[in-house]
Amino acid sequence: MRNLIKEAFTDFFCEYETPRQVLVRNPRVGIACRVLQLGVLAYIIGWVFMYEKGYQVEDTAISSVFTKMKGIAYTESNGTERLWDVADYVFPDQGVSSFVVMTNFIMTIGQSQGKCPELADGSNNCTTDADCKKGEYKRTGNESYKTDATIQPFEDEVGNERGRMTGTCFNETSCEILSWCPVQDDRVIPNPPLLVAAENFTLFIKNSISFPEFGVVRSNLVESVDSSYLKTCLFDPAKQPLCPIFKLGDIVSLSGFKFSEIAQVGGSIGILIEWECNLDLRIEKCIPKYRFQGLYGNSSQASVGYNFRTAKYYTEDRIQKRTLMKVFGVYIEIIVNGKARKFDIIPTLTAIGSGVGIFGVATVVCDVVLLHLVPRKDFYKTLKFKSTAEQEQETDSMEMDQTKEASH
Ligand SMILES: Nc1ncnc2c1ncn2[C@@H]1O[C@H](COP(=O)(O)OP(=O)(O)OP(=O)(O)O)[C@@H](O)[C@H]1O
Repeated sequence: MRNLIKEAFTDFFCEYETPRQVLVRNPRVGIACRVLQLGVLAYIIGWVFMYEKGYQVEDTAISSVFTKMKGIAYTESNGTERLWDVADYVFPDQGVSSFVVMTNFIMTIGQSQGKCPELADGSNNCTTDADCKKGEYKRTGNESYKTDATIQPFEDEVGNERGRMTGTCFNETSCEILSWCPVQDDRVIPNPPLLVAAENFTLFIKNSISFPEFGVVRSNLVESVDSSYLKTCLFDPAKQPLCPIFKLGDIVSLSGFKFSEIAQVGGSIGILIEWECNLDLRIEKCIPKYRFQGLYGNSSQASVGYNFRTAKYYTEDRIQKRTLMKVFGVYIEIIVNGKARKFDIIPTLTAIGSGVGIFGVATVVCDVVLLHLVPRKDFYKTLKFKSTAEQEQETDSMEMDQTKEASH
């Protein structure tokens, strides 16, 4: 028993097994094998390490965006001159990452609560009072819907309805409604757009990103963007790609729209700020790239452009009044996409390990060619494999030879 343990112990520590290699001198198999190995090597170095950066770990950015518009527009309508500044044409005005720059509008001044006829636009026709059912409202003027008695008609606006019918047909033309009067007439959208000067408005974007895993914080006001540069620069994809001040006209044209068209009916544009940072390089090389994308606005769509209504309220002679605006504008959405990569030993070792594993594929393929496809496959098989049956026969014959020698 002791001897057995000693023997096993000695075998374990003093012996080493290694697979026997067969050196095959066959040009066809040799070339096929080297080409395969080179292919695998190219995949590991080119794809896994260089393209996919398999030696780095990745982190996604957390970001914040602030915006500020600047620019002045002048309008003259019905003999009234007016100057528009940023507080008038940006909605909302807090400098957030999605906002609207008004480029055109339909203004209805001095509305107050009262009774007045619906817009005689052909969809609200009536000939008798019976056509105007009291307490109902029209969605588009063609179909009538019952209102819930508990809901105030003005708070429950859907579609084009402007008020609650009083039951009177006004001058045999359109139903009388209880509404904000006079009702807004939005049948004609001003063309050319009223704020055509918006093309020269400028947008300042301040974007901060953070990669928490690497403890890195960056801003789009990179090292080369100082306060004097900010006062004069204007974004240009070729000449000034890092300037964070953009002309609205450039944003529209870079996103593939025509300013005169989008300004009249409105539209939507995405500004993409892309950060692709390799933190193994100098931090100054971690810079943003700006891209512009039209989000919709195809004129073949059923609903063209972008608009919304907003009102400013005031009191005149103790009567609450409002100025209603139907605003057409460029809806800007700023989207940030940030990724950073940095060297890490664990993905490096994993990539090397999997590379070595894939290297074995070349040997498997070459073995298949050598043992099954080449003309002398049987010869190579006898070289590569030593069968047990043969061994037993050989051992038997050796033993017989030894017995013969001993008897002589
Ligand atoms: N939309 C914009 N178009 C052009 N320049 C801008 C715009 N917004 C900001 N700037 C300029 O960028 C710089 C930094 O703006 P920031 O808002 O931080 O400072 P500010 O002094 O509060 O700006 P402001 O000039 O609005 O008072 C300033 O020189 C400012 O004039």
